[in-house]
Amino acid sequence: SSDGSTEEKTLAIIKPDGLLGNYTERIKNVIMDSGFSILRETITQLDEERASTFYAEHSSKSFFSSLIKYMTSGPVLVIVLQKKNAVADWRTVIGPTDAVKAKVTHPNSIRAMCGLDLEKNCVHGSDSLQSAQREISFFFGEISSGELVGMHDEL
Ligand SMILES: Nc1ncnc2c1ncn2[C@@H]1O[C@@H]2COP(=O)(O)O[C@H]2[C@H]1O
Repeated sequence: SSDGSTEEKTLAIIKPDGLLGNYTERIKNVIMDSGFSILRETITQLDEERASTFYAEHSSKSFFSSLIKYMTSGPVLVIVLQKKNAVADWRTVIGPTDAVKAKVTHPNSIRAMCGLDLEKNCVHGSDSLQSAQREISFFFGEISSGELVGMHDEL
């Protein structure tokens, strides 16, 4: 866990509905306005195997097959964010999992802006520092601690 005083990295994903709905620019504006640095980004199309590995912790849930179908329905934009307290702060910025509830309780959150429902919630955020490290290596391998390469892969 974090006391908010050290630099952290976290993984953001703009999910297929977010990318297709042209929310990328608006989401990046929120990222910048909230004080995050973008360390890496890449667009990728997940296949069933990679999506299932990424979401392995949900494999026994009733919504798993639907989640995998959703996350493989189109390309996703995967972003490594850095700032102090990045993991918790990014989850605050994106809002609650259920975008329908987010529109009521967190109207300024990203999921309120572009999410549709409990499943199609537009964006991902790592739920802990440990998850962030696993998820970042899943997409990018190891990133050296001092690295800040900017937006070279931008759409
Ligand atoms: N009860 C649910 N029904 C359908 N999809 C869900 C449910 N709970 C979580 N999800 C989806 O599973 C995803 C797990 O990662 P996220 O929290 O980023 O976003 C979640 C939703 O997209």
